[in-house]
Amino acid sequence: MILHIPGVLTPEQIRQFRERLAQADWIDGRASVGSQGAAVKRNRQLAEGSPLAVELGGIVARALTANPLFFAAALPLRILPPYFNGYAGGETYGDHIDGAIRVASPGAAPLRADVSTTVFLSEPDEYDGGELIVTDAYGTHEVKLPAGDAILYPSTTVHRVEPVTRGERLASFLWTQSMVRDDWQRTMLFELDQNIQSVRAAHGDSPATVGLTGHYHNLLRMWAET
Ligand SMILES: O=C(O)CCC(=O)C(=O)O
Ligand SMILES: [Fe+2]
Repeated sequence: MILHIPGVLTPEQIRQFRERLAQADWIDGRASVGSQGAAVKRNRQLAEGSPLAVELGGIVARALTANPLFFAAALPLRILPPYFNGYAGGETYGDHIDGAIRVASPGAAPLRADVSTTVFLSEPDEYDGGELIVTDAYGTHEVKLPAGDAILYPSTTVHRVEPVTRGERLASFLWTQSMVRDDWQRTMLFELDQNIQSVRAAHGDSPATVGLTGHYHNLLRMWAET
């Protein structure tokens, strides 16, 4: 499932992030990838574990965890510390797939990346190019969202960021280990959840609503790892 999540960060949070990121020290984005990614990655990132990345990353992770749409779609077990990246002057990240296993810090337990998320920190009219292109079973999707909005996509997909030819594209991106590792099962649970909410809004907690809610939880019981 590829899902647009509006308003993860408020305009005020975006303003503060932008002020802080304008003064940040950036490093070569190739610091956080393997050799296949490094061959196609040309961008800048905040260093992993730097005080600014930890501070702003905590705000992003808390905002996403509290977002009902993100929670229902990602079913997060653990969220890895968010990263921050910037692309300008033709910078790009070519076709790649995100590594399956990631370690948040030396010695920490390895986590599986099931769900990838980009939170846009620049407005679309501030830069040309920079579309996130995600290819899944249904085709190729081009994503460029307002600042504060997020896109969630399965970590199993091949994706890229087109060269930024004017202005600068700033974003936060992160990986989540889901309680449900399979994208199709997550998608089914998400659609069931959203439909139950519609039925509930229209008919209240009728016996049918209660029965469907039970069915959702029983599927989750069958598929979730905690
Ligand atoms: O900048 C983005 O939107 C995504 C970056 C990305 O795909 C990655 O760092 O693996
Ligand atoms: Fe990626």
